[in-house]
Amino acid sequence: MRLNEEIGCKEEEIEEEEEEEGMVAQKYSIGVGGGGGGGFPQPMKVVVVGYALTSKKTKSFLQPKLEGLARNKGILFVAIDQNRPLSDQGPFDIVLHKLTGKEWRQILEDYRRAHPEVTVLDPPDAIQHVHNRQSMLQDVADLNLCDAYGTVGVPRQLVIKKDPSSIPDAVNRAGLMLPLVAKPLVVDGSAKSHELSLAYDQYSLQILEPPLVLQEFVNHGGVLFKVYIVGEAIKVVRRFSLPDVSKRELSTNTGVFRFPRVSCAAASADDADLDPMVAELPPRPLLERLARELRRRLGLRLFNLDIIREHGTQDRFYVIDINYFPGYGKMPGYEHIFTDFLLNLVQSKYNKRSTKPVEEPLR
Ligand SMILES: O=P(O)(O)O[C@@H]1[C@@H](OP(=O)(O)O)[C@H](OP(=O)(O)O)[C@H](O)[C@H](OP(=O)(O)O)[C@H]1OP(=O)(O)O
Ligand SMILES: Nc1ncnc2c1ncn2[C@@H]1O[C@H](COP(=O)(O)OP(=O)(O)O)[C@@H](O)[C@H]1O
Ligand SMILES: [Mg+2]
Ligand SMILES: [Mg+2]
Repeated sequence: MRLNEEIGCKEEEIEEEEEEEGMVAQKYSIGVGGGGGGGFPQPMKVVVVGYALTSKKTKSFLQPKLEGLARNKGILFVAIDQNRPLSDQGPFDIVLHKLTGKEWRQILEDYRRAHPEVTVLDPPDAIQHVHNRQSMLQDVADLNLCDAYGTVGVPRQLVIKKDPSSIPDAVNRAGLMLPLVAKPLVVDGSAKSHELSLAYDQYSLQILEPPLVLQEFVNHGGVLFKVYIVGEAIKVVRRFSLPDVSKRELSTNTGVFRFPRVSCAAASADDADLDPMVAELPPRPLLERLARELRRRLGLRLFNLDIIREHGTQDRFYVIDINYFPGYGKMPGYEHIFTDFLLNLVQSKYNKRSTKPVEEPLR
């Protein structure tokens, strides 16, 4: 007993010293190193994750607690230098990225083709699909999810490509109910692409600049659910959202109210004293099914969903937004979830490779 305690203590000391010298990665890495082993731990390969992120994203995502845990698990994050050819850097096991622009997409596509052994998270064309507020929700609409746990849909919406003077007519023809939320069609990471407007009448929408999505506003008790997805893992948090619009307000108000970056300013509602009907999280089995389907249909592994519950119902949900590689730094326990995810990725790729039948040479 005493001996164990002493050994335990020594090991901790050694670990601390090694961590300072940045050597721990060598020791704990996952089984991709090959060799017989015979039950003994072997020195194995470090998982190298190249990242190409904005400085804002690097700061919010690559926090010391993530880097430290990653190092202990044998994961090394390496910044990608955008001024040098990608193929000259690394070698990487995984490439994590969130940068915009056609040129960057092309670089990534070329790299994926030249390096099929590297997992690029996620494929550029799959990301493009959720950069448009019309196509991002199409898969949710197609899924038409309805089971014993509830229904998941999207609010009715209309796309206005040009001519703002056509809006009142288009809204009437589509039979959209007021109030309407107007959102820029394309999400490109800019502050402008998150500038939303709430319109109480369709005529005032003529002052807005297309291309736009006009979406029916759904009362949801002022709370939304952020559903973070990291591979197979799902984590849900509550956020404050836009308040309900009453019938009275709708009949007395006119015009357009602009909201610069609503969602960014929204505080966590996890510790708030909320009406239980509003606060209750969407049923886990429903979210699991939704996440599984969307992972497959969207071809993404890193994204989140903004989901609202129609106020007054228990089980009618709407997805209003999908974001690629969102602010995981705000997701509780993200460092454990993310590092496990990265290790699993490499391990399953390795397993696949090692179980692949050896091809017989042609005679
Ligand atoms: O910066 P954060 O932590 O607010 O993350 C933003 C996300 O916030 P969330 O995690 O959903 O609360 C945010 O989600 P919302 O669209 O605000 O719901 C976006 O994903 C945003 O990326 P982009 O500006 O659309 O490229 C994300 O911005 P980037 O960090 O990717 O620049
Ligand atoms: N259809 C809607 N009904 C009710 N509230 C909405 C609707 N669409 C957006 N909102 C509110 O506006 C916020 C921002 O909209 P969202 O589509 O998530 O855009 P962003 O990409 O800028 O986060 C949401 O977090 C929610 O508070
Ligand atoms: Mg949002
Ligand atoms: Mg968004």
